[in-house]
Amino acid sequence: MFAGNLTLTVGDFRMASGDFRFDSDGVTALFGRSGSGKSTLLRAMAGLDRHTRGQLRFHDEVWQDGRRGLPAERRDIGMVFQHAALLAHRTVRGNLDFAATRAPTDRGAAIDRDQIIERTGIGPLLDRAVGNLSGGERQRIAIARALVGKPRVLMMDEPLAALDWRAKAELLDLFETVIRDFGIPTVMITHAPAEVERLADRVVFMSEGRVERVETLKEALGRVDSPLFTEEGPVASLDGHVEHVDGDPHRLRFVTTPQTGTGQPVTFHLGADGSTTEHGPRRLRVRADDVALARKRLDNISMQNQLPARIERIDTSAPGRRAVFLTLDDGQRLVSEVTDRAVADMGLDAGQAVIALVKSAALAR
Ligand SMILES: Nc1ncnc2c1ncn2[C@@H]1O[C@H](COP(=O)(O)OP(=O)(O)OP(=O)(O)O)[C@@H](O)[C@H]1O
Repeated sequence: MFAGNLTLTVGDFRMASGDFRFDSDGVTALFGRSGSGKSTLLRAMAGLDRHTRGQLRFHDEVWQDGRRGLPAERRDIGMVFQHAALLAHRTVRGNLDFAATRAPTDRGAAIDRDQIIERTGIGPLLDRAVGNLSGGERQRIAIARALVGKPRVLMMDEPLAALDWRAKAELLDLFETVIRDFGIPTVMITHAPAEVERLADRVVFMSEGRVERVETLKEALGRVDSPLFTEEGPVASLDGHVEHVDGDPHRLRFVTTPQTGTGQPVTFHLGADGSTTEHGPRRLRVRADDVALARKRLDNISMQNQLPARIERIDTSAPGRRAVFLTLDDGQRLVSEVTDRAVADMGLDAGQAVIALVKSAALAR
């Protein structure tokens, strides 16, 4: 649990968070426009700026009380920034060694170093000099280095922002598994809704230097005016796991994890063209644009996924457009965006049973 109320002035900018409180387990995304104060809040929480004032507690520990801040090194935070500042005169291994010497001996996550190297995929890089590594490789090392330091919390400031799309997709997959498997509470700044939807358990929305609201991901994806929807429109995120169909490496299916006591898993057929090829727990994001609706099952159409659903509610998402929030059998939510006209022509209404039609390729994005 993080709870506090912090202020920090840098240049002309004043961050005054107001009271905030959020669970620290899993992944917390700090989300907001450029200049809304996300980095300033993170620096204040990490104890990286001595001008920080106010209150901050991490569980029962006081990290900030007025002018007095617990020194950053006693907070046991693993920091990852947009550009990894690696020690240039050392190899990758040397960078990890250095981080290990600074790890607290009595606290923090006891993660096996070999396991960190294996999970971050940096084994082949260990003897390389850090000078000529790619951006993606550098970020893998930055994560590994942060973990070797036995952090109690990981704090990441736009760790994917500087990468090309392929490295971004790979690292997003890596974060998803590494953060979950090692179970380290993570606070991550991003302004990419897709990263929030794939990784976050909750979202701290920042605006004009203050914490505007804190929502679970489910709440943040459940309102049509969500700031997460400004770029691509409404999106749903579904928890489940990926399997190959009968061992066929080119055909995948995603089986959801029921979120309610009575729910039944829901199976999606995945296109084989996406980045998602590994088995295991996954979160998929499904854009409302990629979900069509029918009142009953259809034959002879190319869309592979026809999922029984119930209409939870229908909201206006944009002029002439409606977001239809759906509940699947597993209790999780999907959202479809359709025109006003479609709602009227099909007679759609809350409580109705419908079939959600989802393109297979759509699931891999
Ligand atoms: N050291 C500094 N000196 C002067 N102004 C600063 C300093 N650091 C940040 N600022 C200003 O404070 C404001 C908030 O910056 P901050 O980096 O916290 O925002 P952000 O939400 O993280 O933005 P972005 O997404 O662009 O990184 C910005 O207007 C920025 O220019």
